[in-house]
Amino acid sequence: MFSRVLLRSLEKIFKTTGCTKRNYSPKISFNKVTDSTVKSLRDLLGEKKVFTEEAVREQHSHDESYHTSAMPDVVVFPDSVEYVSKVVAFCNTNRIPVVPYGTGTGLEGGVNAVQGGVSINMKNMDKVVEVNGLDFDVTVQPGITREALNSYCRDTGMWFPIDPGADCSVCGMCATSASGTNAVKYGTMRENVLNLEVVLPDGRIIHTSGKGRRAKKTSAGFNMTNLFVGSEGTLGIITQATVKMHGIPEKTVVAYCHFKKIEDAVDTVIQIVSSGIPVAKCEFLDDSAIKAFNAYSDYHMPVAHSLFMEVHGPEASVHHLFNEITTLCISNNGYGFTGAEQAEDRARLWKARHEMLYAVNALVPGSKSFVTDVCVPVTKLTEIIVKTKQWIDKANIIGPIVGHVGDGNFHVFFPIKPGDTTALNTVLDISKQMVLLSLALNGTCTGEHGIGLGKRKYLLQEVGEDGVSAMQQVKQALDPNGIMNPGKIFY
Ligand SMILES: Cc1cc2c(cc1C)N(C[C@H](O)[C@H](O)[C@H](O)COP(=O)(O)OP(=O)(O)OC[C@H]1O[C@@H](n3cnc4c(N)ncnc43)[C@H](O)[C@@H]1O)c1[nH]c(=O)[nH]c(=O)c1N2
Ligand SMILES: CC(C)CC(=O)C(=O)O
Ligand SMILES: [Mn+2]
Repeated sequence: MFSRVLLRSLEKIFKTTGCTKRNYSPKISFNKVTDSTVKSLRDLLGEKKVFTEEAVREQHSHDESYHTSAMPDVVVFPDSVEYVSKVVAFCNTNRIPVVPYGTGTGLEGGVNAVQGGVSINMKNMDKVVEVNGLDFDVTVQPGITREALNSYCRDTGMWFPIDPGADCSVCGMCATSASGTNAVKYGTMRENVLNLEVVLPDGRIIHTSGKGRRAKKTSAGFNMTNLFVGSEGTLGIITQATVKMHGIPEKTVVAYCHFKKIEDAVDTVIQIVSSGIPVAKCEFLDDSAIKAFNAYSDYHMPVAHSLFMEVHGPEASVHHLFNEITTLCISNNGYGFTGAEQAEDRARLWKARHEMLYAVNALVPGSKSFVTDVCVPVTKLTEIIVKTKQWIDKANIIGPIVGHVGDGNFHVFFPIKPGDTTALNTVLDISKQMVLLSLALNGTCTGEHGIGLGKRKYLLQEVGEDGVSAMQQVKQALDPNGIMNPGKIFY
């Protein structure tokens, strides 16, 4: 039920934005990008930073997801926050959509320019601004990739552990609240960002924790940093991030193990996590995923449900943790327990894991995978994974299951050939059932890929009408003209 006050404020928003209670989307009409717009952008940025060529616009029309491409009218490559600010302020005055672009590896259509407009590619802003080794933090420009950051910092003994498989931009990761295989120990972007520089839709430049601040904790006002983490380019452009770094572990060991029954594999994870064993990575691959993994990366593992795990720490504690994990796997009927300490063996295994998208696509030549991304409290994992496997089997469709199960997060990869609407409809139906079950188990419709285009229909169910309307009020307050990445998160 709406409170009277909230209802009044909602009515006010609906009136000023043209939304209805059921459709929160402001009915905004944008201005077209004309030759004169392009000339103004060239006057602001210089000739060589503004592109209207079809090939460039096409490259910025999509990410790695299944969503339909949508080209921006123009793509710009600023090299300073001042330029970003000028472009955004210009677009705001002229009611032109702005779509931030990191490296385009997102999985929910975040960079697709569904209303056209200006795509702002951050790749020319890719410097490390400041390294504070003793404090374990760094400040970077938006376009630096996570691998480039880690190469830069290797000699300092620090690393940035958040590792979505792709080599994406650090501020793209902020924008989607990315995570990946190390989140079970190190957290997601939400726990690892200390400060952000953001260009607001009217061109103002703010620092979410205050300029230059990098304290590990603060109680100073609203958590503006985490308002922008996960905002998917809808509230402003992140032009700098100060992130936490971590010490490179003294010792790292990986282990994998196989199971005949899914329940045994997932129950093992629940026991590992609930007994407080600090695993750094805890990944599940079902039998179908292992088949793709073996074929693509030249492994010869038994085609069985498997856990890939990694532990970090001082030598003695790593061996102790390794023994505890072995015992739990074996007590749950795990077999073929194998450990590896050599850096190249570990790197090969995780590279192959990160390439699962391409491994699954290779199972069906010419296909592109539709991927799902739900996350539940870890104790609910067995129920949802077992059910998901049943739905996939019943539909008689290829759908390898892979997950960051230590966090309760997992994906299904459905390779679909272009134009196969029957398969797409089946997959959409399974994806919907997964989301509904995840929500029923107190989980979320997206653990790490974001709402983008594909999950908009589920946001209302996840956070409720009041929750969405509060988000919409924040959006309205910061971006009253709705120029920032229109059509994303909200309808
Ligand atoms: C093979 C593979 C494997 C994975 C993944 C992808 C691929 C291809 N991902 C997804 C992806 O890597 C992740 O979403 C990244 O955070 C996207 O970063 P990009 O720089 O590519 O952002 P991209 O350019 O795709 O943009 C993503 C969104 O952020 C916005 N944005 C980008 N830069 C911005 C900025 N500076 N300011 C404001 N908004 C900005 C965009 O507008 C868009 O809405 C993933 N993810 C994950 O969490 N866990 C995983 O395990 C994986 N695994
Ligand atoms: C679902 C995938 C395409 C990407 C991902 O998140 C993963 O491999 O963990
Ligand atoms: Mn993932």
